[in-house]
Parts: sequence; C-alpha cells; structure tokens
Amino acid sequence: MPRTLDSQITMEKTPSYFVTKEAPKRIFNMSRDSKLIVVVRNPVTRAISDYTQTLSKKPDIPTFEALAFKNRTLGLVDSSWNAIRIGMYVLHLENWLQYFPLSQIHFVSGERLITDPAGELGRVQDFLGLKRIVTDKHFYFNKTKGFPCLKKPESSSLPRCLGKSKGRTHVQIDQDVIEQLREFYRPFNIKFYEMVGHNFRWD
Ligand SMILES: Nc1ncnc2c1ncn2[C@@H]1O[C@H](COP(=O)(O)OS(=O)(=O)O)[C@@H](OP(=O)(O)O)[C@H]1O
Repeated sequence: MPRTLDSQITMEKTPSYFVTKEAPKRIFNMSRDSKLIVVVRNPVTRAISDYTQTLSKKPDIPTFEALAFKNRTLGLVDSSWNAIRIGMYVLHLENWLQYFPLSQIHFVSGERLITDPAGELGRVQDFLGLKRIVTDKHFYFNKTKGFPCLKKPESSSLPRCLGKSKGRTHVQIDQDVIEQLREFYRPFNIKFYEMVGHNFRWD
C-alpha cells in the first residue's frame, strides 16, 4: 500500500480477496483498522455471470449445467466449482469474522448498484466516514449500455460507462437449472442475511 497522509484514504480493489482463505489474516496483519467493502449479488446470477466471462475467454469449456452439477438428476450441485463456491457468501464471511468485526465490513448490493448507484454509493461514503459528495447528479442511465454511467469522470470532460466486459448478455440457462441452484443457495443466503442483518431478497 502506498504511504498516505492522515487526511487521505487508500483504496485497493481485488475481487478474489473475499474468497481467499489467507486474505483476512494478511490484511489484519497489515492494518487491523482497514474497512472492507464487498459487492454481493444474487449468487445464481453471479454464477451465470462468472461462467459467461470464462466462456468469452475459453469458448471450448463444458456447458454451465455440466460444470454446476455432480449429478443433475439428484440435484447434487458441485460446490467445488469456483463459480458456485464464490456465491456461498456466508462461508467466506465466517472466515473474515475471525479477524474483523462486522462493523468494519460493508456489503454493497450488486442489484441496487445498478438500479440506484447514487443511493448505494451514498451508503459507501457514510461507511467510510466521508461527506456524500457522489450523488444522483453524477449518474445518468445510458440506454445503449443498459446501465448507469458517470456523467463526467474527474479525468475527462466526457461521460464514461464501464467497458464491454461489464454488463455482458448472459448465457441462457434452463429455468429448471436456475430453480435447482436457487434451492441450493437458499440456506446459505438465509444465514448470510442473518449474519449481516440485511435481507438482500435473492429468493
Ligand atoms: N454501471 C454499470 N455498468 C456495467 N456493469 C455494471 C454496472 N453496475 C454494476 N454492474 C455489474 O458489474 C458486473 C461486472 O463486474 P465484475 O463482477 O466483473 O467485477 S469484478 O471483475 O469482479 O471487479 C456486471 O455483471 P454482468 O452483467 O454479469 O457482466 C454488471 O451487472
């Protein structure tokens, strides 16, 4: 981490930290006062998004269904497949709670980040103890992109949307498969809601 003044906040973003066994201890040893922000979304959609991303890089991989189940007829989900495992948020959270209190962890709703980016970022700013500087006036909905975009980033005078790899059209998955995965995740989601004290309404 770079050196910073007392009045500055250093931020670092690595999606895999949340699901990496060694990360909580290492971050704790670096700075036990760190504040942690995690974006979570419906784990079923997350798994499909993850698969869509891998498929775009490796078009020859097996189908989503073949990877997601050990035995589809019996409804046996393969929780060792990363796309499935990452969405079992409560298990990862337990690992972090060995080192950090819940008060130092903030969960951003991936769904609300799209429907109400300013509201979601308002809560992030509160969590970080910042004035709410980023507000509604910084965003607009870009019809072509189908997502909110920044009206004017600091570094340029032009509006900016996220790149092509964010907000891709997902691979079509059978409704039955989606139902089976929903069932699979339900107990993990419920425990997660209880633990963080917030119902993300993914069911
Ligand atoms: N404003 C805006 N524009 C575009 N995309 C947005 C936006 N806000 C949230 N999202 C969602 O972010 C998802 C991509 O983020 P990633 O999961 O790839 O991020 S990361 O690589 O893990 O950092 C991406 O997931 P997919 O739709 O599955 O591609 C988006 O749904």
